Amino acid sequence: MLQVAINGYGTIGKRVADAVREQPDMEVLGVAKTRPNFEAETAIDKGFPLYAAVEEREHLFDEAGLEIAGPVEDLVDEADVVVDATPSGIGAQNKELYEEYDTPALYQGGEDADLVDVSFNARSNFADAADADHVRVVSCNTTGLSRVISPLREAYGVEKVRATLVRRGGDPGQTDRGPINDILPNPVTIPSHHGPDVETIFPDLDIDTLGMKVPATQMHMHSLNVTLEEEVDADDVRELFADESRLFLIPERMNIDGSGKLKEYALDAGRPRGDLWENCIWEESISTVGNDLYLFQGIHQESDVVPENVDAIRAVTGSADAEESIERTNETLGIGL
Ligand SMILES: NC(=O)C1=CN([C@@H]2O[C@H](COP(=O)(O)OP(=O)(O)OC[C@H]3O[C@@H](n4cnc5c(N)ncnc54)[C@H](OP(=O)(O)O)[C@@H]3O)[C@@H](O)[C@H]2O)C=CC1
Ligand SMILES: O=C(OP(=O)(O)O)[C@H](O)COP(=O)(O)O
Repeated sequence: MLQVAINGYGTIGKRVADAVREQPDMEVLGVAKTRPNFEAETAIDKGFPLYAAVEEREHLFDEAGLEIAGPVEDLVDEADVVVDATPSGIGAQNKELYEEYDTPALYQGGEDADLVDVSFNARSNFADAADADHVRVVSCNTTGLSRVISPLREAYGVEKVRATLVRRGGDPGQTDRGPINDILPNPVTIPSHHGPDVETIFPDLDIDTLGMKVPATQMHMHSLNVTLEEEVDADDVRELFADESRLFLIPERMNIDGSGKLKEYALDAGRPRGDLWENCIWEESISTVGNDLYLFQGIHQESDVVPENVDAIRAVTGSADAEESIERTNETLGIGL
């Protein structure tokens, strides 16, 4: 049974903890936080041992009546793998800790690619993470782009990718985020970080990305144009994508016209927290003109990297190959709408 530590129990960390708990070959050894709040209380209610991420603040937990299992160092020492889900930049500061205890570590997309040995997407380069000590599960948007690019490259070859990313301003709980009433080119310079980030998965890919931020919290939206190496019928692309477990083709009959209804559908379907682990591609948007493929996809920023973290745990520990791991993760979480 793989003992998994989760350092950083926020939007991503708490979802990864729940997903790890569902796995037959993994156990949540504990989760670490810097301060008591509703998430700390929920962690304890769920039975996750809670560790203090910052020694000087341990007394805050005592004062709030929350039992602490020990310092984060103990957690890291005892774990087979640590999933670092702290805010961008903190993962880099924590690297030394993981090296000190010789515990393999997974980082999230907010960290720089050069922090790690391998940037990871389960569908694209699972095997590259075998035995790596430091692996980065790429960001939600990069995950979403990689999942689409992989099958297209294998089936037809890809000459060029152009993607425009309309990004949610903040997550639902991020009351300090904006914009409130605006549309921002973000970054205003081109490319956005997503293109170079996708190239950490596919080093030889030609890709340009443009980013914007809008006053929404539910999901990101990608407008994608892929120039393929051959002329392809849109129906063939639909069939290709239908075989991909982490691509959900939204059928026209469902009358889902945007991310609001998508989230509503996920809640109706009984998904935990209304999470959408799959890329949500509007089936009708899949169109081809000559060698050019076009589509729209919704990416649920809070959850699409969660199954990728679970797979990355198996990849670094060598406990399953890509196919086995993806299948087990999908089955235990209920992926495949
Ligand atoms: N949210 C998203 O849409 C996505 C985020 N990511 C990436 O995932 C990573 C985490 O992001 P996200 O979950 O959104 O961030 P959150 O801010 O929601 O969660 C991070 C948590 O880490 C805790 N924390 C802060 N400092 C430390 C520390 N030194 N040690 C341990 N815990 C600490 C904070 O809680 P507290 O201080 O209360 O302990 C905070 O709740 C980032 O790299 C981000 O870029 C990737 C894909 C999507
Ligand atoms: O990794 C994400 O987006 P990104 O791929 O646009 O950086 C997450 O949605 C986090 O974005 P944030 O940096 O706006 O919190």
